Amino acid sequence: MKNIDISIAVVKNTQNLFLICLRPDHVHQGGKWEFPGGKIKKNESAEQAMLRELKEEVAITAVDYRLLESTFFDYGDKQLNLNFFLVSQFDGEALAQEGQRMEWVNKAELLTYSFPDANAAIIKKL
Ligand SMILES: Nc1nc2c([nH]c(=O)n2[C@@H]2O[C@H](COP(=O)(O)OP(=O)(O)OP(=O)(O)O)[C@@H](O)[C@H]2O)c(=O)[nH]1
Ligand SMILES: [Mg+2]
Repeated sequence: MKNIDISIAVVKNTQNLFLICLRPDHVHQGGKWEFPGGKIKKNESAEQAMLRELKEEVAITAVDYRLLESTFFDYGDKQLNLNFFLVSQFDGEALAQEGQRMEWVNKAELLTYSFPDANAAIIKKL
């Protein structure tokens, strides 16, 4: 099976809070918390996908950001290439666009939420 390319935005606001959303039950890794993101489309760069997904899912525009890590993860049912970006400045107010639960949490709180296994390494480094 071909690996799926993913871009993910770890958004941190000026109060050092991170933006997380709850994945619906019926999707891959459903019921877990996530950073906004999704699949990279054909003819799109990892950066372009991150910018698009942020707008689509939480209605913000990343202004200042950098690639934190690109990593491979095998879930057994899916093999992913994940590109994690840290967004340190953005325009707009975050609003859940897909009816998903959304929260701003600090680093200590972040560690108490359940995330997909592919996120463990990156969360430790934040
Ligand atoms: N968005 C997001 N996806 C993650 C994270 N960690 C992680 O393993 N994933 C996995 O990466 C993939 C991202 O897919 P997604 O479901 O967000 O994709 P998408 O927004 O394009 O959704 P769609 O397929 O409904 O259009 C899923 O397989 C998901 O389980 C994360 O922190 N955020
Ligand atoms: Mg998504």
